[in-house]
Amino acid sequence: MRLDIISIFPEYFSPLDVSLIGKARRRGTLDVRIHQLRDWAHDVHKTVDDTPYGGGPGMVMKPEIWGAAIDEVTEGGTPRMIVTTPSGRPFTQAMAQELAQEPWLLFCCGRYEGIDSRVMAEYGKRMRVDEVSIGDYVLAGGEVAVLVMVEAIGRLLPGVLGNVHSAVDDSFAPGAMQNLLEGPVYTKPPVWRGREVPEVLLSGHHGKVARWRRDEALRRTMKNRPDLLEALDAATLDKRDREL
Ligand SMILES: Nc1cc(-c2ccc3ccn(Cc4ccccc4)c3c2)n[nH]1
Repeated sequence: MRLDIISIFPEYFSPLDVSLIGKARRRGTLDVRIHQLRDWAHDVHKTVDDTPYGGGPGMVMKPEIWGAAIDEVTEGGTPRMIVTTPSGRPFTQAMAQELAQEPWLLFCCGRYEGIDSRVMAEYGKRMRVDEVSIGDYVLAGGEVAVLVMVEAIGRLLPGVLGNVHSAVDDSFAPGAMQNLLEGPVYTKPPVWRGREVPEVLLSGHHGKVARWRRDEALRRTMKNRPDLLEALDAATLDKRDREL
């Protein structure tokens, strides 16, 4: 997979040199290219923003600069374009799974009050353009949202996660635990500051362990995300019980 990221703060993406994503880049699984938007601004101040038409606070990112950058970065191809924004479609595990199938993604990181809307309209003519939100809170720009998306997508790519089961068993991945939150996890020592590991986990009885984990996931989901359970009806829960 090729990932292009355009931003006025390319240094935000140095975390993509470490851990799983960094290894995938060095292995060639991921081809990540970071671009400084100001390289396409040719005035002496490298201006990328201007005042909003219609008035209002803040500044808006100029369409010409974005147009020059996107034209050059996408020369000869048509990636899927993602623009992060507070007013976008919610980013979900399902969207991460879908995006992980794409051969080429272009992430555009806005700043200020956002990117002139004509940019998304212009490129929507020749490529798929998605405006995506990573949650109902307001960031100062798109970079952190892109980091979140790249990590969620990157870990789904073949060979990126050491233990392939890690992604398959995700809370939001299809299967018996879908739409349930992760339950508690434990490792050695068996007793830590007088606190023991739940006995069932030491039993070696895989069926009992699976059921215990499902029950704990249900308990945590009921406590922290009852909304996820509305999507699960009794029939589905019974069916999953039989799968355990
Ligand atoms: N989930 C999510 C995404 C963002 C986000 C993404 C890109 C940008 C570019 C500029 N801003 C600042 C901004 C503040 C208010 C209104 C509009 C834009 C951004 C915020 N915030 N929260």
